[in-house]
Amino acid sequence: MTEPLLEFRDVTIQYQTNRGPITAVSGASFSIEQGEFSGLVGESGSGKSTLVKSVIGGLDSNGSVTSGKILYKGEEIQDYTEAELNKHIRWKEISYIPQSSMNSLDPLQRVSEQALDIASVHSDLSKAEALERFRELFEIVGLSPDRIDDYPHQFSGGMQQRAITALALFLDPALIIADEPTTALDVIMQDQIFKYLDRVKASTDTSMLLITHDISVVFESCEQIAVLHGGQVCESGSVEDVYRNPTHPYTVLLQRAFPDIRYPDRQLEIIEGHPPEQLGEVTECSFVDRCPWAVDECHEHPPSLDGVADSTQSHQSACYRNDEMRELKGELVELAGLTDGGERND
Ligand SMILES: Nc1ncnc2c1ncn2[C@@H]1O[C@H](COP(=O)(O)OP(=O)(O)OP(=O)(O)O)[C@@H](O)[C@H]1O
Repeated sequence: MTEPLLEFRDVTIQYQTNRGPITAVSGASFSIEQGEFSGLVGESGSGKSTLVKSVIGGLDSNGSVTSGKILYKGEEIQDYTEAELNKHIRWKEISYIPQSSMNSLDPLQRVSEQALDIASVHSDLSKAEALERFRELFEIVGLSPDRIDDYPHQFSGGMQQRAITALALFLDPALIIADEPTTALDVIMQDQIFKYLDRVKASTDTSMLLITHDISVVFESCEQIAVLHGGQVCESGSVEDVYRNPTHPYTVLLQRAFPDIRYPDRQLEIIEGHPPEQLGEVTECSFVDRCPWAVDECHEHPPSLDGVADSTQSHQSACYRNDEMRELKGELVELAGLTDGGERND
């Protein structure tokens, strides 16, 4: 087996505050393979941004990786300095599209000038080569190559998002991390983004890590998924496995909180409560207070990620009741009038 492109191995990240340390990510493990699109899903406050910022050195100054390893192409990078990240990782290897990416273009510069700035600092491309490449990338993200000399304000929100993606692809990075790329956009624009992401996938061998609170976005556009709750990875695996057989209680409920093309009439579930803010060391399952199936054991120690029975090897879930989940889910399935396989009973 080839080594993963990016791997989080038992990573814990804390923020120091005057109330004590907040554990934003706790013992998180998952990996991203070369050429794959992966999705990291979780509600607000679950630690998604913290986890991805730890890769590119963007953590707030009171935050740090307190244990575990982050491996990029097999190399430990969790302790890289700013200078090392700039030299070895940013733009060339990993580019990051932040949550408020619409504001990340310089309003006073033509987008082509912004591309040339990146090229002059991080590559050996001549001006003509850089502009040619930028035109090609505009084409890939579905913008007219004639528009590379426009100013950001001449683009709509969705077009700016595409221009930023073209910049992120510019130096041919191995991985793009896109933080909530569709959140601020209407459904038509979201649909266009999925279409151009498909085109990026078909035209490049770049891997993508998509951060989102919307599990259906990941089911639609990724191959792998990791679900985060209260800083813990609850479930991970191929999208196919997790879509067909969600096994952690949070994933089961999260999937039912979003529309699903298979069950157009299904009533959407509401998951009561919020992910907890974890002050100090994490001593229990982060989902225990919201889980309909919690038992005493869930309070005693956070469960580890284990393989899901009758699934492929990569499918893992962190729940003490993994083995009973089929029967437990049956209660919900019956209520929704579905068979266990997901087809309708009637
Ligand atoms: N600088 C900070 N100092 C203290 N706590 C922080 C800091 N930044 C984030 N946190 C806390 O860490 C936890 C995880 O936050 P994070 O922003 O990573 O979650 P998220 O899933 O990305 O949420 P969102 O989708 O709202 O961005 C939360 O409890 C948050 O309050």
